[in-house]
Amino acid sequence: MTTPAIQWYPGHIAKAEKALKEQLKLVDVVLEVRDARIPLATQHPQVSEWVGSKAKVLVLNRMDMIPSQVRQLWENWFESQGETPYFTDAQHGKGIQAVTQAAQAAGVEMNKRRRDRGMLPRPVRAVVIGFPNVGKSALINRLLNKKVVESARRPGVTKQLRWVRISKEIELLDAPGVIPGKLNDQEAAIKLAICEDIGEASYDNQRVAAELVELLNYLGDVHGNFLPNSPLQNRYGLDAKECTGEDYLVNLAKERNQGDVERTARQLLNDFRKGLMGAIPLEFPPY
Ligand SMILES: Nc1nc2c(ncn2[C@@H]2O[C@H](COP(=O)(O)OP(=O)(O)OP(=O)(O)O)[C@@H](O)[C@H]2O)c(=O)[nH]1
Repeated sequence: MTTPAIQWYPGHIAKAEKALKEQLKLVDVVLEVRDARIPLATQHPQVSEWVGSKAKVLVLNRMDMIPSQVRQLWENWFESQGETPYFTDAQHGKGIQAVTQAAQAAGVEMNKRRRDRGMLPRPVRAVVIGFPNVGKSALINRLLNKKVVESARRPGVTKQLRWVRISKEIELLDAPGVIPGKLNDQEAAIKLAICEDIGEASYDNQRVAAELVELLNYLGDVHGNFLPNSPLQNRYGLDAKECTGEDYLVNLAKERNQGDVERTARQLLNDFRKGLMGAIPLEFPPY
């Protein structure tokens, strides 16, 4: 049997899950952040169970990294599933106000229920949750309109707990809840690794980069009208068509890095993650 491309550390998963559940106990509304390039792979199957009957605001961040037509496809699809996605670019502060308003609306509902039970109104308490590195801290900073929460390219940088006021109506836990990785879905795990939304897991750059090449070929064939034309050819001057991901890496390594495939794999992944190949969604709504 071949080893899976992504391996998670079970200890870290148990710890992250426990911390997340503790945070969820404290709040009325959950802002669930996903990566707009992979809205399905950044959905954890147990989150709806953990969130329970609390209000949820679904945020698809990194909207700048997908074309606007694809955003529209997702909007339609989520609406058809009875959910409203809020698209944000937390790096540049786009789409933030709509998220605040949605959280505020959840607070209105909560206070109505409190009044019905003879209780005084209070600010709605919220937490931002999501997979590592999807942009939770960047979103919190934008919601607060200042830079107090550390935001970094490295996954797993956010630690302790504090409440902060976003407005008269909303209090936010300033430490985002990190959703632990999934154990059993390698296809989703590879997309998480490609987008670096993965945290405490180990993976092999060469395998992940090879998968990215094959995924780009596949997406070009099936959804070519939504993607930049031949992104690999454009970036590296080397065509990836008719070639396995591994062969492509080997050929590219020969041309650019004296045959160093590992270095080439890392460069390719970094270029994709920085958006240097263009706005490329890795998932499309299921039909
Ligand atoms: N292009 C783009 N980059 C973003 C966006 N939001 C966040 N980033 C970048 O993504 C990286 C990760 O963002 P963070 O806010 O640290 O992510 P996080 O989810 O808090 O990460 P952890 O603390 O590791 O769980 C940073 O380099 C951000 O600048 C966005 O909307 N668009």
